[in-house]
Amino acid sequence: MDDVLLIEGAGKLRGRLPVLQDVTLRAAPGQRIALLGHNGAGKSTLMKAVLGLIPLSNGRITVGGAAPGSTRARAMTAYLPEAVAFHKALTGREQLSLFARLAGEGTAPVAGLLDRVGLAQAADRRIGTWSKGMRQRLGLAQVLLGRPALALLDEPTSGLDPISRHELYAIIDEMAAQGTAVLIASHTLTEVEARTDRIAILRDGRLVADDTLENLSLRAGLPTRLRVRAAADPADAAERIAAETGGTRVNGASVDLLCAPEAKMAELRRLSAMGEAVADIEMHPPRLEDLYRHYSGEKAQ
Ligand SMILES: Nc1ncnc2c1ncn2[C@@H]1O[C@H](COP(=O)(O)OP(=O)(O)OP(=O)(O)O)[C@@H](O)[C@H]1O
Repeated sequence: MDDVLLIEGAGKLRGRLPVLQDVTLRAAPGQRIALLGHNGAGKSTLMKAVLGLIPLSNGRITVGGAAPGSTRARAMTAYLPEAVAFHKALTGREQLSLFARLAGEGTAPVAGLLDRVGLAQAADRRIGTWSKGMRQRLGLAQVLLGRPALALLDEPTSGLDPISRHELYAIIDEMAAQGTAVLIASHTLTEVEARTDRIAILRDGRLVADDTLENLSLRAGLPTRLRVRAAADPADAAERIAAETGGTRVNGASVDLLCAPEAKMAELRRLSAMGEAVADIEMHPPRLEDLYRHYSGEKAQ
């Protein structure tokens, strides 16, 4: 299928400082892509370039084949900024109705959208009285207006409680299922780990990773941690396991082992050959946080 978003060799200079360098990234309909990177890595700059708010110094971006900022591209793109600002004096319903009319949608979908983002009860109160999370939800309702082909979400869950975060990702999943390509800039790795199809990592303006979590994991070759719980009997079981495997004793009765992906099965066979001295084995594959550190070059805390 044709890509909704095509970024090719994008570069941006701020004065003499390159804040984006040779960034190439594609998004197909229905794909959810996490855009990760340290503060100042260039995530917002890239989003602004896709919106046509800032020009690139090099390279090219198209949205559905159209230039960023063009009427066609704007009609296809929705944006949720990190800090959403609305008219405080308007009610939620009035504000969303205004956006709907501006988008040429008419106000028919407004009530349904307010309900969808959990704002039906608050809809007729002034936005000035709303919490940050409620304003964030209204921002999401605005994104849903007009079923965009591309949605750019900048830190969409900042300020949301855990239940609201979960609901927000459920809405993102629905959007993607209906064919919207979604680019999510985030610092919350545990969330995007489970809820996106691809992970793109920017480091100092360069794209240092862009793949599925599985492929990034394979390529990084980071170790899986095996936590081996020793049986209570014999009393020296943990000691024997540690001696046999070269692992580290933890919590008295357990042993931690780090093994490379290619050594994992051999290690499991060796442990099972130790018979009843081994009571249980937990496997902890590398998480996005480990991969993020690997690719972004950041040190462990
Ligand atoms: N208006 C501006 N004028 C000059 N430099 C800017 C401007 N906006 C951003 N920059 C610089 O561009 C670089 C990238 O910033 P950007 O906001 O894109 O990073 P980010 O990855 O979104 O960071 P964060 O996670 O903190 O939001 C930074 O070095 C920043 O200082």
